[in-house]
Amino acid sequence: QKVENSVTPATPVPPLSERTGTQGAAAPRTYTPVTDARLQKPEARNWLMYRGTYDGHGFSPLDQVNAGNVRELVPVWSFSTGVTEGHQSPPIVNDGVMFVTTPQAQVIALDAKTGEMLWRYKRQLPEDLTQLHPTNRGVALYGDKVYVATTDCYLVALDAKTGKEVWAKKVEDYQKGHYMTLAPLIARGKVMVGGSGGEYGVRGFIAGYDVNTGEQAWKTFTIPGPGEPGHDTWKNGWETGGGSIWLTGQYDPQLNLAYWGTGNAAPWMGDARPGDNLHTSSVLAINPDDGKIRGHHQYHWNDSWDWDEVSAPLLINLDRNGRSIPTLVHAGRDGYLWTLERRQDGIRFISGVPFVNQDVFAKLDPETGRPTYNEARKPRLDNKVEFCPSLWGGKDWPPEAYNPQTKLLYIPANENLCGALTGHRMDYVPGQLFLGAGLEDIGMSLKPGATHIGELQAWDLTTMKKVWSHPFPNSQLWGPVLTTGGGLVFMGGTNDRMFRAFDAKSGQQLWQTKLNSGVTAVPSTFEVDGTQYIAVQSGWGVDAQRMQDSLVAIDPVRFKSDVPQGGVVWVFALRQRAGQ
Ligand SMILES: O=C(O)c1cc(C(=O)O)c2c(n1)C(=O)C(=O)c1cc(C(=O)O)[nH]c1-2
Repeated sequence: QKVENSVTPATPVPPLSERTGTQGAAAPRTYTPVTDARLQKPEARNWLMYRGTYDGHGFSPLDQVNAGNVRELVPVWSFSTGVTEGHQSPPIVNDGVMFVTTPQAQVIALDAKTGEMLWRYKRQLPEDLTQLHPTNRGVALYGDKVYVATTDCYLVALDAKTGKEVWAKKVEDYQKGHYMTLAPLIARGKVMVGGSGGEYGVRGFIAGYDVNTGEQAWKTFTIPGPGEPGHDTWKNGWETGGGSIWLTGQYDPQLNLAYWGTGNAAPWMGDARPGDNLHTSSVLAINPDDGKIRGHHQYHWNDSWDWDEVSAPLLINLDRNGRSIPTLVHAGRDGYLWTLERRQDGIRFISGVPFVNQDVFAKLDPETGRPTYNEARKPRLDNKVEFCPSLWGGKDWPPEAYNPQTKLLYIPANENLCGALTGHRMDYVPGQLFLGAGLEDIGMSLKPGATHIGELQAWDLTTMKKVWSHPFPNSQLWGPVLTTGGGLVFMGGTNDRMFRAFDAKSGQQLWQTKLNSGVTAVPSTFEVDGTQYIAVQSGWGVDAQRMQDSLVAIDPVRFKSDVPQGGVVWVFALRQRAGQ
């Protein structure tokens, strides 16, 4: 049979303005409203927020897929987002309806069981918008609305059933270098967001909005202004001092406190802005009712390494000397695993131990946890200084997970990658990069004899010992972690496009599958009609790709990889349930 080569006539591409807005059938269907009670009492069948639950564990008790049968996991459906760049949002699922976001803050609603698209919201972004991290980390749900924080710095509420915009509120001015990448956090009738832009010299903030009307209820700067406690830790530069917020906070309903991690100080060189520089590279306890700061802990003072500490700490109750202590646990970009006590009256230091090679902290004050620096490792103006770990840290933003059954914390770490910085004095120009160094002033090197870079680590938080680890000899690791009641740990993040499952107790790799692109998105799990699904987006890009480029420059043979971009939602189930 003769097959004619055929060419489909090109359809004219409509101008951008005609392509934005909400598309899709918006099939009328039931939608279960999200209430405070539902957010506070974890529902195993659903994944209602960024890390699943307010404590940030990244844990689901679902156990249909378990260490005994995970080899039977197969794809059930997949959905191409049609978008490139780094996809990072978890599939957030409410009673069979899934919401994902893509770079440029598109929101896509899908039938979680079949993969049918319900609607897609595309925001028309300004043409002069330049973004260093054009990604988005997901939605928040409340009532019958879906909330997304956009790269042009709006907080948008959509109708969960139709995807129609209900309101859009300007949070900040993108032309001054503000942008948003995080998934909002909702508690006590407030939808809370923070802003990115540390590299542009913004003054970081968290803002709370009325969940119904979108009116701003409060705005709290991470850097205290004149007269506020902590302002005297700045001699100059507080208005442009960074401390941005770009990852979702965690919430403790008992204490009514939300815990947010803050970014590094700007510009990069500490000696350009003498003082501790509160509250950069810190954790803040914020009351969602009024936005007031009720406690803080600064992990490291006067940052000079670009070590944001934006990952919000996990809320874990730990047994210490026969007593259960409410703690905050944070695997820092500074390469230390921090444990703090969360209390009504503030945050108290408990312990800090390195989880990767770290040559900057000479010691920690046993009472306060304040590090003393090895001065030879602290970058300063007009000098090239080398230090470990690199500016991407022992762990960048991909979240760690805690399994209350194994009592282990799983950290997606990068070991053995060191960095160098040469800083320069720089004038602040609104909307322009304010790094205090040029891209040519950033160095990367491997520790001599490095056997691996990426390492999935499991830590026993009672003994503060690493109990197992899975090294990746030829790849960095940018894999957010999911752990389950089935005794499993799921993670992607490597430069071979794999998505993997490990035995949560032993660390043995039990399953892997190669996807269309690399995985840097947060995995989630949920149940519909008696079947447990594991879901994750692929879509390589942003800093995972930049780190890849740096590694290839160091050793093109060892770190060779060709990971194409392109976002796809992947949903897996056990083979025997996949056809149902
Ligand atoms: O200073 C900031 O405001 C800011 C924002 C972001 C972001 O919003 O994604 C990143 C960083 N810094 C950053 O330092 C960093 O390493 C980083 C990696 C990524 C990414 O998406 O892979 N974003 C960001």
